Amino acid sequence: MRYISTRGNAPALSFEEVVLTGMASDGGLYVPEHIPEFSHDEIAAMAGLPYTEIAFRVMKPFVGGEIDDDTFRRLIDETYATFKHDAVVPLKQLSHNHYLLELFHGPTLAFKDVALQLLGRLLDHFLAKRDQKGVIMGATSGDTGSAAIEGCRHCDNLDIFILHPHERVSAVQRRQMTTVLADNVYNIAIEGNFDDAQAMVKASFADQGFLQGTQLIAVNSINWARIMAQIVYYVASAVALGAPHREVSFCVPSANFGNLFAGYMAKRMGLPVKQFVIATNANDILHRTITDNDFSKTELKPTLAPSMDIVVSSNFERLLFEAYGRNGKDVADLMGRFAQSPTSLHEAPLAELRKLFASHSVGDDTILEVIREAFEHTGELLDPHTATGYRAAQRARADEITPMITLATAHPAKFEDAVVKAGFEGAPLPENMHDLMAREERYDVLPAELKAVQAYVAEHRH
Ligand SMILES: Cc1ncc(COP(=O)(O)O)c(C=O)c1O
Ligand SMILES: N[C@@H](CCOP(=O)(O)O)C(=O)O
Repeated sequence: MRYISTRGNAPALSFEEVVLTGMASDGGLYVPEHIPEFSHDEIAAMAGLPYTEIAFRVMKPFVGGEIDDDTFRRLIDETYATFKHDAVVPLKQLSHNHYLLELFHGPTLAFKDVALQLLGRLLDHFLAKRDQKGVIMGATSGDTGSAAIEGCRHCDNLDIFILHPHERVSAVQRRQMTTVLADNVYNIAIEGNFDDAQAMVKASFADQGFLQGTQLIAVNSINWARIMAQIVYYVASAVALGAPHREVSFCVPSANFGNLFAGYMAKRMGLPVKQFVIATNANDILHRTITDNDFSKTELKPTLAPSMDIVVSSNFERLLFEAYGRNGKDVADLMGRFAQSPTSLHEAPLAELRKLFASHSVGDDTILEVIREAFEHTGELLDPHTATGYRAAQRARADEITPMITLATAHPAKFEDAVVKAGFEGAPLPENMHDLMAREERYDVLPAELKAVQAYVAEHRH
């Protein structure tokens, strides 16, 4: 399998190369040159299989023989052995034809673990094989950071630098990152927002001189391996509800769009998905684009669902590449106009997207209302991100006949602020984190200036 850039002007890469990088040199994101497809029978044969076996079958075409089957199976088994639930991503029925896919049973309690615990092992595998060192730079609005640190902290060949927006992540999220005192882990609190942090990470891929030849690696969903691993739970949950013999729909709390783009890939690979509902918080660029064709940046607003406080949604570019018929030049033009916002999509690709995607934006007051309402009706205490999904599924689903699967993207214990504001006492952290709030923290605060961040990375890496 080869990987090409969404902007059509960068060298094609192998799987190994794409895992060990981030942005393409033309500013685009890597996608597979061909999307593998499963037959009806191949999907049917996945029903009832353990999650790890589905993971192997779904991801193997993307790896394209670059890791031998036994090794790849071992990496998958080790990854999902870190999850606390035997089903890895259990599916719960909430009401008639509405299901919750719990993606937060991994070590850091958010859906990011599904891909990042595997990515850490893939990086370790490839870097050890090459006897090479790498530097990770990642931006986080709260969840990617801890999952990446957990996935990579044991890798001898990696230094990991995570940028989070200062005082804009929850206390639990911050401490999950800053209390890891390993020698190769660095947390940087940026005096800015997530978009500032993400922009600096992306800019560092374009200009890697500050690393003097050491490989720079992404752990954000700009890294293709993140998307690849997330495709699996769409397939696993859909077959559990009867696919390919019946269609399912998904509602996905969205921001950087890596989660939902993985679902879109599952559909392109043959999964019968009737509809995707995009749920956003008040940072609603994805909703505005789908409903009003307003693909324009606005000021980033802090919300009760802080992990979704993102305006520049990286992976939407991957969807645009598909909607624009894989025409890299059109995507490069569009993203150039987006950088100068305001802009809009061409009518034909937008019409294509609207056949499959609906959207709904959920403000803070509604998030609190939903947390209370969902608990009353279903007994489930939702985290504020999942709450956006719950409401969007109710408001924007195409019909009541097709099973709707709302993705539960984080555990409520990570967001005590919202849970308490909604009228609950809070949600207990798991036993292994009982002393999290008392552990020693280590992080540095830096201005949102690229040169300052790059100098910090250059100085601290081993
Ligand atoms: C808890 C949670 N929910 C939803 C999202 C949105 O996911 P995505 O960025 O893949 O759209 C994120 C992170 O972005 C998150 O951490
Ligand atoms: N919500 C994320 C933001 C980064 O998104 P990613 O999926 O591109 O890593 C977070 O919690 O950090």
